[in-house]
Amino acid sequence: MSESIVSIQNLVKRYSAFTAVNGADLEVRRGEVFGLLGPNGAGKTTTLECLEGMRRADAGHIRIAGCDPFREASVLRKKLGVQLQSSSLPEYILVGEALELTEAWSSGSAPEGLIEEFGLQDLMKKQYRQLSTGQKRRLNLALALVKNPEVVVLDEPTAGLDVQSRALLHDKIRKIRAQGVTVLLATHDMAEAEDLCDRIAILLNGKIAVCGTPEEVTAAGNQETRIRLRTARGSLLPGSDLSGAAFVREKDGYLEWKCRDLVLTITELFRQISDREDSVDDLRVERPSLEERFLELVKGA
Ligand SMILES: Nc1ncnc2c1ncn2[C@@H]1O[C@H](COP(=O)(O)OP(=O)(O)OP(=O)(O)O)[C@@H](O)[C@H]1O
Repeated sequence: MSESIVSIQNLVKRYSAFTAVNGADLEVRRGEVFGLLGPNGAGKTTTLECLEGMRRADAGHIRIAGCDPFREASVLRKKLGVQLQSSSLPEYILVGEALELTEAWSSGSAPEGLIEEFGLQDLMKKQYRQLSTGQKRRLNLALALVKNPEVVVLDEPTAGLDVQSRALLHDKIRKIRAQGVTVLLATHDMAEAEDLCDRIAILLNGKIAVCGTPEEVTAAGNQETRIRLRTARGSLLPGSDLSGAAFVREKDGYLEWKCRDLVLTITELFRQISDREDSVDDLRVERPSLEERFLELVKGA
């Protein structure tokens, strides 16, 4: 198992009398894409802002890339790339100027090919306000990478993007990971978390409710796998009992069951079909989704 590059222990952050983060614990491993999920107001942005050194925690212990984000802010600045939820770039700044300014702040020059990689070469003379949402996101991600960071923190990097721009940004994030950079992102997009993230954590009411790979988090829920099956001769009857599976319905020529042990149920189904000298015409299996698990957790919180 690789070492932790981000470690949060018992983080507490209050806004006056309101406790936004209430004892969160989190470990992010070097080189992974880690997703922080949670309903609106769960405390994701606050947690990321404490990590970035933008807010001072009221209690708890944070280490990121070997630094205390508040006490060693200047050291951390060289190791951390940040894309905020709402970009704070001035409306009239040119793309080229934004890159130059970021280079100056980071006392270095952008990695070779960064501008081309993010398709910014034709936008250099455009004002920030003239960019589309997708172009703004690409620029902001590129700016976060100017200083060759060890860790990149992205707050909802693909919110509001169309499918193509989202896929493009996912591709960029995968490339960042392939270069050994750790990516920590907050997202509301369950498909993004499933496709892109090596591990995820779900934050509920200021605490981490679950953490693991998307598969582990999903599998730990109470949701069942759905099986839909059509046979050539229709020899199975609606309502047919199967060990460990509950019959759900008949629809469009398919019989549907819910089960927990997929292998057991499929084996039993195939045995019954073979006994009836019938054959499988079509079989569809729907595993529980992360979204279902998320909703289950939010409901129970
Ligand atoms: N500057 C602030 N002053 C007072 N309360 C705040 C401040 N920032 C956030 N909060 C409150 O803290 C809680 C957590 O907010 P935060 O933005 O961290 O949640 P989030 O999980 O990122 O939400 P979202 O998904 O909507 O972006 C919310 O109830 C919010 O209203």
